Amino acid sequence: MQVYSLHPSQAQQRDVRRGEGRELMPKSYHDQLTVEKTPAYFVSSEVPQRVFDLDPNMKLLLVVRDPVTRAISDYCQAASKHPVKPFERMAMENGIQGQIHANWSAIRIGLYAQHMARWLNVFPPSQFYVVDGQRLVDHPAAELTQVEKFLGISSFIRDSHFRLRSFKGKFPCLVREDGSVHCLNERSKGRAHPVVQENVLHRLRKFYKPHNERFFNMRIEIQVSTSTIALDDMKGALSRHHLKLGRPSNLSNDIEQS
Ligand SMILES: Nc1ncnc2c1ncn2[C@@H]1O[C@H](COP(=O)(O)OS(=O)(=O)O)[C@@H](OP(=O)(O)O)[C@H]1O
Repeated sequence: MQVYSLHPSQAQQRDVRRGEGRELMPKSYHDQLTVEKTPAYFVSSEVPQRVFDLDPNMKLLLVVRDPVTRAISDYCQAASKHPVKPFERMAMENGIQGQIHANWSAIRIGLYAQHMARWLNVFPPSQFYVVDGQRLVDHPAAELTQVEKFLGISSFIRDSHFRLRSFKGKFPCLVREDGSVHCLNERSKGRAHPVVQENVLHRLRKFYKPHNERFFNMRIEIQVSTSTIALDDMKGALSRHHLKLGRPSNLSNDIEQS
């Protein structure tokens, strides 16, 4: 959102909350795009149909990262607001030997395939673009060039719009037209993650593996349908992927190989 505030094609953006409709969206000219960001929409069962009813031609962007890291990030956000038990105790029912606490929202949200399936029941795959969150951090301009193509807007974002690793030594900051540098919120982004016990990480990776594989296949369908990748290239990437890794093990690897 911050990056696209620079883009000449996009002047209107709004973080619209649940239940609000077209009349509450900001007005835009015919050559502008209106961008709305509500992460919670992805996992809300009634939202895909509601968005479709608002505009069946809506283009939808989804930013994903490794669901294990995502869960830890979510936990850090909760921990910044109120006291919480250690991550390991939240993630596992009845102690570390127990079952994964799949209903804990931090874990449930990372079941991307499950949520995506609901959206694909309503919207065709060609209306989605899945942004690789890690690539967005490592190569923001390259990733956003793909987003520009998907949105059908001019290619504007360049490497020079970013100062890499200048926020907490890990994340890019935005270089505005006047040369000023804008980083995301110091207090709510890039929090230090706790060191999580290796056996719990291992259990979580195993838990997500079939879901990641399912999501990976959905992603192929989406990318082929939006022509962001040719079918032959994707087949090539997949066979290299299987040769190297056996089968996809986690989302980061999946994305890296795709
Ligand atoms: N440029 C830049 N600067 C800072 N942070 C960045 C950036 N790009 C991606 N990230 C990652 O965004 C993660 C936080 O996203 P949120 O879940 O808070 O996003 S949202 O506002 O709720 O949509 C945040 O997760 P944590 O590292 O766990 O804080 C970052 O990994």
